[in-house]
Amino acid sequence: MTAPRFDGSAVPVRRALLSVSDKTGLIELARALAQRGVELLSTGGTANAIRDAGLAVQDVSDVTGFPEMMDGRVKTLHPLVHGGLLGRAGLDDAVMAAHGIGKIDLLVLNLYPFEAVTARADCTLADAVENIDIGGPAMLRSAAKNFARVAVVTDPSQYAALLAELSEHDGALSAQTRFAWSVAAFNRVAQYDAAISSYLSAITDAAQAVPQRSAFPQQANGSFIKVMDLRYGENPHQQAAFYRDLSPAPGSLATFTQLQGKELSYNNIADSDAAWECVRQFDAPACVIVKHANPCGVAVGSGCGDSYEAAYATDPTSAFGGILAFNTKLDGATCKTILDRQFVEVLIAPDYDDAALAYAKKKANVRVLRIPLAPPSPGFIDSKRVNSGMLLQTADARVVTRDELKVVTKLAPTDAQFTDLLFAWKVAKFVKSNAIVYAKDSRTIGVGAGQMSRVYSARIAGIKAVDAGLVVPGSVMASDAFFPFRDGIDAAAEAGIQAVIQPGGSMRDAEVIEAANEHGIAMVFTGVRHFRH
Ligand SMILES: NC(=O)c1ncn([C@@H]2O[C@H](COP(=O)(O)O)[C@@H](O)[C@H]2O)c1NC=O
Repeated sequence: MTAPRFDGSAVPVRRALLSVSDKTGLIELARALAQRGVELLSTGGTANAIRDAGLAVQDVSDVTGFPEMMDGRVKTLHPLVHGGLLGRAGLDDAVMAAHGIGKIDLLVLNLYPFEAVTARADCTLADAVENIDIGGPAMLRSAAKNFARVAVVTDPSQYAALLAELSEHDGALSAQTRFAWSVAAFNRVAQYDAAISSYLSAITDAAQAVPQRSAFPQQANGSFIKVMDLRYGENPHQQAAFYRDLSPAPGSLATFTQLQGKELSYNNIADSDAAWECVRQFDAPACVIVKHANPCGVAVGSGCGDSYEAAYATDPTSAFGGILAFNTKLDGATCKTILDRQFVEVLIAPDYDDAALAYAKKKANVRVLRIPLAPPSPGFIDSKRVNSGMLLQTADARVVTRDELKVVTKLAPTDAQFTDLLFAWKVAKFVKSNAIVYAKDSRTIGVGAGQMSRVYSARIAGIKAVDAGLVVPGSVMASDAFFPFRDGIDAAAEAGIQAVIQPGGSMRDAEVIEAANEHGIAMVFTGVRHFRH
């Protein structure tokens, strides 16, 4: 970042106001400032902590002549504080002198922990309200507005940089740093206000001590942090950037570390998310290969090597240039097999052994991401933009268990078929609708994705399996939604499918069940649909 176009010179720090809820690193900072000869000014609890450490500090209440009152609701809301932060160098010197306002050059402040307090399940409305910081944001705004003279830090993670910069500039802070921290302070205030607005506007019953809240507040506020600019969007004529949530969920794609490779593209990130979310739903070692947001091969095995082989064999043509995701550490032998065999856009795994990383270096362009595994977080809200609008929904976290399956045909699936049906069902959830998945021995045999008619998806799954040289007879089939007609079952029977899993619920279920019985196919209903658009 280049320096802003004002005077642009470094400003010496002679007087600092410290007012922090999170007292991490406070004493070390206060001591270092004091050693530089900076005069310290502070609010109640912060001043006590500094004084207890044997350092000299002046209370804000001594400066303002007002005690802190109303349980801290009013501490710093005073012209002698805000004037000290807002007064402009040169322009306001006379008025400051006339009113006895001393300049404050540095504000160190972090806010009442509203977000942490309201994240607790037992947080009462009263607790939430008392944790709405008023004086803190006001001071942050005053200091941040006056970045031409004043510096502001909002988080203990900035203290090291603050002290380093003071050392570097002989006790002063550069214009560039003051501007960057001013932006950070306004961003923090925006995040904080968004959190308050979202919390309060989600309340559906404020009469209860712990208020009832909807997942969908009257106003949806979100703060997203830019991770990177992208070379382009879905197509080269579109501009794009990738943002992450303020606090990304553990185990989510947004927590990735890129270990090597070319810059990630827009499509890489979208496809990586699909591959990673699909693979991390399996407990056993699994591999998912994604192309254009759809899995083109998925398998569960005894390790990453055999799961990759089986996933790849589903559709080697589509696997070319795919995104490969594993839910186990990737070993050197598997990494070598993959990279010697096929062009890969992105490799994703929770970890890599040294041999895998060493081998990947030979293909320097391949993007290698590490994402620490964590169980999917409950309550995740999925969003999708439409022109000038946004759709929100709770994430499709539904997992169907064997006990829930209802056998609707004369023939019941065998144990092995049940295992394959549940595997295919898990995969179908990540295939764009209309989704048809053929599977056998915990690996996909054919995937039909994104067709406007279900029977065509079924046909495509069969065609692909045959093209890949796989044997469909004896496989099972998953359909993400019910069959509106018997033709989907007829197509499956023609391909040799022996068991089917689908939600059920069609007007013509009886006709569809009759078709399965005619063909000697076992069929189970989940009662759950997994559309993915
Ligand atoms: N009301 C005020 O005038 C006021 N001024 C500063 N605060 C906050 O008080 C906290 C520090 O309090 P203490 O130093 O007493 O631990 C900081 O988080 C700061 O943002 C205030 N508290 C709440 O609004």
